[in-house]
Amino acid sequence: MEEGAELVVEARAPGKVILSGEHAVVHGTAAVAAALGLYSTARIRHRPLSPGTEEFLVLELPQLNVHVTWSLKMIEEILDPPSLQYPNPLVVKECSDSDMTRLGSFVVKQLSWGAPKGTVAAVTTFLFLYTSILGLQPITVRVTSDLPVGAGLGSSAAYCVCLAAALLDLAATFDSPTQAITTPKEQGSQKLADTGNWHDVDEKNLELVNKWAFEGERIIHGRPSGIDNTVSSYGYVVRFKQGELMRLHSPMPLRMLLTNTNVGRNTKALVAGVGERALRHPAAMAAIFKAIDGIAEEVVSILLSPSNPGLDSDDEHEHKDEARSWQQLPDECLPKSDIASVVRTKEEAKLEELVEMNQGLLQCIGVSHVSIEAICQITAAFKLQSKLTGAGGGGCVLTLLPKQMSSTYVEVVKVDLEGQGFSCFEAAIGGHGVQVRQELNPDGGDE
Ligand SMILES: Nc1ncnc2c1ncn2[C@@H]1O[C@H](COP(=O)(O)OP(=O)(O)OP(=O)(O)O)[C@@H](O)[C@H]1O
Ligand SMILES: C[C@@](O)(CCO)CC(=O)[O-]
Ligand SMILES: [Mg+2]
Repeated sequence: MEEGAELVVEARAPGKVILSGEHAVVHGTAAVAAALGLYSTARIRHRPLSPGTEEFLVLELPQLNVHVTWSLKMIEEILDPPSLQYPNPLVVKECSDSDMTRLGSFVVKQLSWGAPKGTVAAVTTFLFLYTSILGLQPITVRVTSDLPVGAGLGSSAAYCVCLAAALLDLAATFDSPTQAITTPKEQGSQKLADTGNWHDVDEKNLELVNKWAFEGERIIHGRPSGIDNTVSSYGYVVRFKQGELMRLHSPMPLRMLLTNTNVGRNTKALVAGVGERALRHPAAMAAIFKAIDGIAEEVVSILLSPSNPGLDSDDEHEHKDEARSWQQLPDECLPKSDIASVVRTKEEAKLEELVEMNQGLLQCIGVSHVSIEAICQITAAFKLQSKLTGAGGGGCVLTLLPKQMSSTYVEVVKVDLEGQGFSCFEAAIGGHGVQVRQELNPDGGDE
């Protein structure tokens, strides 16, 4: 690397929706999840300083209001773990209980008094990944996200995946400038200001990113199944069971509306609560987990079913005309029953029924919430099925939308939901996983 030049590495990782199987998956059953077209991005700037100059680590997490600067000397003195001298990005290690306590108490002292637990966990996770993968290097790290934090869309996994990928990419570049974790021929000094230039991470390194991210998730979550970091790393639609990933190349396009209850919750507490209920009622809870497993496996077979018909072009035409004629009518003339009678394919109807059953079982295990139930009721009036997605307890709810349903109809449903104070959005489902890009600023890249 040229002297004085600044290297900028960025990695972005998607959030996710769980179609079926959350919570039960922690207890070993199957679940189905898809990547969401909303990303968390870690941006790392590294500029080697001249010898004798004091070096710093800067961490910026604007969504949590974290802006901290540490001198590397201070980190070395206070933390003093051997891994600081010998970081090994290729050997994934757990954050031991003693490391967790040591890092956690350092972080609590560094943050302003009374910082929320989520902030302590995010900074602790960062320090663990940074010291283990990179060791003491003077860098400035900033993580931003399109995802709502703590709302069931996998923000914690996307945070861990983008950090792990960016740190690994930088570590590989230090090791050998042509060995970054994307394919070497794709590397170059592209300008990050462009909207593009993102490169997929190659298969071998995806596994490494995913494993480090899982260790990060363990700090934030306590007992993650690994589904969230896996779908954020690999992207697309996946079936996940007991740590095993199966990529689903489904011919069935998934369409859904996401609604944020705007009720805050935390995955760690919800997962722990389900674990405690399972200890109190082992037989009943095992039966519920088994039922959820059956639902998830049926979702998989529907998604993979070759009989999944696409919309044929005549149907689409008819449907657009219908939508246009509705657009000319005032809202109060749109009877719910007309929206309810939108045609479903056989597969869509089955999926809807499974969503309804899954939500009922999630309520049984204690992770629903009045706000979630309210959304389910509002959408049921349009004969649309909804379920919580992610850890529940608040957060986001997904509503399946039949392919034949016009956007005008979707707007009508949104009006009812938003009228009750919820926030709705549609996002691309089943897109790519983690991606990386680099830029070298020869002039030092002052920002
Ligand atoms: N952009 C971010 N910046 C800093 N920390 C983040 C960011 N996104 C997530 N986190 C960390 O993840 C925590 C939220 O994780 P949590 O697992 O509770 O919710 P989630 O991942 O959004 O939902 P789910 O696990 O149900 O999909 C935050 O409190 C914080 O510690
Ligand atoms: C609730 C949970 O099943 C999904 C959270 O998105 C937890 C996990 O699988 O790690
Ligand atoms: Mg999470």
